[in-house]
Amino acid sequence: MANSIRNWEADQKADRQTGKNQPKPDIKYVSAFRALSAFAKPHKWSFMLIFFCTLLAIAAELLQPYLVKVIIDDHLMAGKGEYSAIIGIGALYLGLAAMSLLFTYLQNNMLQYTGQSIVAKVRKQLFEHISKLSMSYFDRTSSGSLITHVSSDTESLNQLFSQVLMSVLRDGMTLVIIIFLMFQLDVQLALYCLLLLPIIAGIAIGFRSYMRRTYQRARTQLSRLIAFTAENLAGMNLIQAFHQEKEQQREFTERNEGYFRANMKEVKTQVWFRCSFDILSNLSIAFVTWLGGMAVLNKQIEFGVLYAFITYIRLFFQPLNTITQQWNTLQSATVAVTRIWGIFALKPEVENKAKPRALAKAQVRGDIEFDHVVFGYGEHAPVIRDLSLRIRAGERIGIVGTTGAGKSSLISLLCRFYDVRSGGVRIDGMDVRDMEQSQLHRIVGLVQQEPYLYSGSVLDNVRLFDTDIDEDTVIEACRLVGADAIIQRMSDGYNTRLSERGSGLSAGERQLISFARIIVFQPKILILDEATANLDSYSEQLLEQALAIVSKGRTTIIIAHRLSTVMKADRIIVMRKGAIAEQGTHSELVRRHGYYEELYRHSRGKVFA
Ligand SMILES: Nc1ncnc2c1ncn2[C@@H]1O[C@H](COP(=O)(O)OP(=O)(O)OP(=O)(O)O)[C@@H](O)[C@H]1O
Repeated sequence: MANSIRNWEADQKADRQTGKNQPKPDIKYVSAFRALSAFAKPHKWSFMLIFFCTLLAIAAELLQPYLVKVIIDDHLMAGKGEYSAIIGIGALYLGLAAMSLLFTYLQNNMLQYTGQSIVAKVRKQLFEHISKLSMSYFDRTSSGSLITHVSSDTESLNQLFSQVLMSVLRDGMTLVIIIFLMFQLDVQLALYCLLLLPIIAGIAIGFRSYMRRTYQRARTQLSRLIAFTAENLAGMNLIQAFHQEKEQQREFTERNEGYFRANMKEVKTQVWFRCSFDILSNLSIAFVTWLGGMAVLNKQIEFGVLYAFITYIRLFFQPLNTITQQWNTLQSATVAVTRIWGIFALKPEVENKAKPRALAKAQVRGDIEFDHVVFGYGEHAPVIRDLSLRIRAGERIGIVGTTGAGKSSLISLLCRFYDVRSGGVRIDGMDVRDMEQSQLHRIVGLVQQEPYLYSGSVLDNVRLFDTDIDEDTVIEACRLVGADAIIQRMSDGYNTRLSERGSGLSAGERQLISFARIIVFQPKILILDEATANLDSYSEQLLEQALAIVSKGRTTIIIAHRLSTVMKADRIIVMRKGAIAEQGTHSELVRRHGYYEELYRHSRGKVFA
């Protein structure tokens, strides 16, 4: 054993040096955006259409001041009294306004639809990917941060389409067309106006890094707040039981205020940025009015040209302001895209082989073998130390041992939630690493101490939303475990909707439902990990009877602290510090006067006294 552990430690050191097997949550922005573009590719025709709609909407909008210029210079100032021409141009103006409205509406709708479709697909695939990641990932990642990735990070992605892309398209094109029209009107005045661009760029760059910092600070504070809230809501019963509400409220207030302060700083920076833009915009209008006014007086340009220029310079600042404000959204979208693709880039540490071996459930006998197994969590010291154990098909095994002896860890290896560091776990002689995981999980059924119930009907909770399993099968299973009478008493029977995690039921009732679930799915190997710990002696008796029926012809492993639960097992495995200390039937072990007998004496003192 010492050798296997030493080898593993050497492998870990080598991996750390080469970077192999180390999680890499961050991938480069470029590859993240490239990955995102793969999601956008199927929508390329929609994007083309959006582009043309935007172009038409802007062109229609920007031609309006030009029409006014034509009326002023060619008709009013020229002293022509052609009412029909003026009415014609007025009608054209209205037509352009309607056209701009229509194409803006189409562009907006199409962009929102396309963006939302892409984000919905990303969110779906992200959830699917996360649900395939290994247990080791969930050990080191808080559920709060995963909720943030699936909800707010994908929302930031949505803003990338609905705000950033929309602004780049619309405002970018507006700026280009305005500059073009300005040069058409008067080259000299247009060149003077362009002098403003370096000043605008200077302000934008100056504010940019500060805005990015305030923005990121606010996002970090928000993530802290969300993670704290999610974790506390999940453990609210514990908080109340230990009267920790005040402590939690204090911590929440601290995080809440942190977010408030960071948010205010961000808002203030934005207000300053907007103010400096407004000042610059007004100064520019004054500058154009002064320069243009002189030119009109000197008869260098016509009055209509000045009017159009002033309108365009006013319009010029609007998109410029919007575009620069997108910087924050782009920043958060970039962080979100990188985080999302960081998760997509994570490979499950426990993976199916390229060509997993097929093992039909019907042919499985249920022989289990742990062969010199060494296992530990992450880089921690091993918790299973060179353990070997053979369980014959159909055998009923009890596993006992003190807290932390490694009982649940051993079971996690059989379910392949984790991979062994060395040695092997085999079912009917086939290594679990060679099997397809979904097939393995159909063969091995696990009932844990805290069964998980979903918000949904009792019926769906028993059959796990698999509508191929009919209601009669579910009712029969519930009858077998004694849950039927309880369910019948509920307001809607089998259609009663359970609240989140089955909080309307007692721990024992939840466990009975999870037992029925296991009967419905008929696994070849049945594992009960402290499954009866929460049940009263009557319910435990009911389950004992059910188990006697269910476990017939099945390999059954029962982990229990209460030795009375495993006393009737064919064989009892006594675990101590990750290894098997003793094994045998209850009477054999008691006669041996060893570790089991010591545990038994303790348990009699505690349980039966
Ligand atoms: N996800 C995990 N990450 C890191 N260490 C873990 C993890 N799960 C268990 N351990 C550690 O592994 C050791 C064995 O734990 P395990 O849950 O297998 O013991 P157990 O015998 O089932 O205990 P109990 O009877 O209390 O359920 C313990 O020291 C525990 O702290």
